[in-house]
Amino acid sequence: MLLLNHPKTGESLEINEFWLRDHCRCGECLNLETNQRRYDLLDLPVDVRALESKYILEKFFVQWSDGHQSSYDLDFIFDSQLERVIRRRSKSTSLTPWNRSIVLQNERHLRFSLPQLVATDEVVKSLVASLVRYGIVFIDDVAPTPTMTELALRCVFPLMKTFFGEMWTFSDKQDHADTAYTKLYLGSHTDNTYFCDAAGLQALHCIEHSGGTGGENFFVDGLHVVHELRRRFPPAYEVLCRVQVPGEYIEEGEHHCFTAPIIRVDPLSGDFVQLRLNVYDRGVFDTVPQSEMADFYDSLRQLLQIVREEQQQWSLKMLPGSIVLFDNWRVLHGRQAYTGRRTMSGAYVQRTDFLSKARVLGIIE
Ligand SMILES: C[N+](C)(C)CCCC[C@H](N)C(=O)O
Ligand SMILES: O=C(O)CCC(=O)C(=O)O
Repeated sequence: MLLLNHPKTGESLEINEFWLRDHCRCGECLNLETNQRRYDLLDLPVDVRALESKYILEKFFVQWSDGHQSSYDLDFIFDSQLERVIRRRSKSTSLTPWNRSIVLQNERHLRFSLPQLVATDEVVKSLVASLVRYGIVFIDDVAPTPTMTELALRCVFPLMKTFFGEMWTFSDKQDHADTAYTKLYLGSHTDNTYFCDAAGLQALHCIEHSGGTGGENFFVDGLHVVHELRRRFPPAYEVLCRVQVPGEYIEEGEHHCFTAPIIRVDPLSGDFVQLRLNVYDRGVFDTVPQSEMADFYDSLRQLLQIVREEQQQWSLKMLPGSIVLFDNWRVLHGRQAYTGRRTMSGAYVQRTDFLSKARVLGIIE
């Protein structure tokens, strides 16, 4: 281990010498164009040691036992340590958990129009920032067609292709073996619990609803609900962060399964990462012994009861011309049963593409 003392802050740090050698930022070790390391880890001697080291202002210079010379920004070294990473991660993405009254107070921050979106990158950045903070935004003034829906979405994100399609349009026509392709009620849920990687975002645009009633959508902030569960029922929170729940989707030519906890938290910070909640698309629940079933179902019921609380639900009738775009890892969505002819168009966005865009725009780390 190598003891570092930051000349400016006075902070000290014990560093593993192999880690430090492996994080040399020079052009010989790191392809500065691709940000990839140029060497195989096995090329570095396991017993590499710092023979000499010195500070010059904010730089730290090392002469290594394998003959290599490195110079480091001291802030790079200190900022790359676990406790600082955790501290930054908890602070950096300032999220606003919401219930109905909170989201209605902030609705002005959630609405964007397609002409604005097309006109300036600043509006795109604001939309992505609101999507990170609140988990839901609207793009208004979009002609109610799949083509214009796609154009609007592609102004911000690439689309995720699944067996439903890249852009999809659905009604009560049974194009897929799923309740979404009916007129029936759908309780609050997140999509794709049966995919290894659930869509990061989901967009829905009601391009037509005629000759009938119902079909209102409702949205619930899973981040707020999970915080409430942890506050009100800590044992249930622990169970739902631990117990693996199988998701499953079966139709002709498709059979998707994925098993994971309903609540996923960051292993370092414990912060909320994802809510995988879909009581419909569940496979056979076979991941705990029968002796633990009662605890699990009690915990799941406690979560669902909070989800179903009136004050959590933001209910609105999606009208032609307005796209809702929400975080499918956080915000639950549902639909009232309906009559008449109702056609929805929309798309998914991969989680990694959502986060990459937010990172490139400097909204998250
Ligand atoms: C959105 N779209 C209509 C294409 C598909 C709906 C898939 C619904 C599925 N039960 C799930 O929750 O993932
Ligand atoms: O029809 C709707 O408005 C939503 C359908 C739905 O929940 C889904 O496709 O996951």
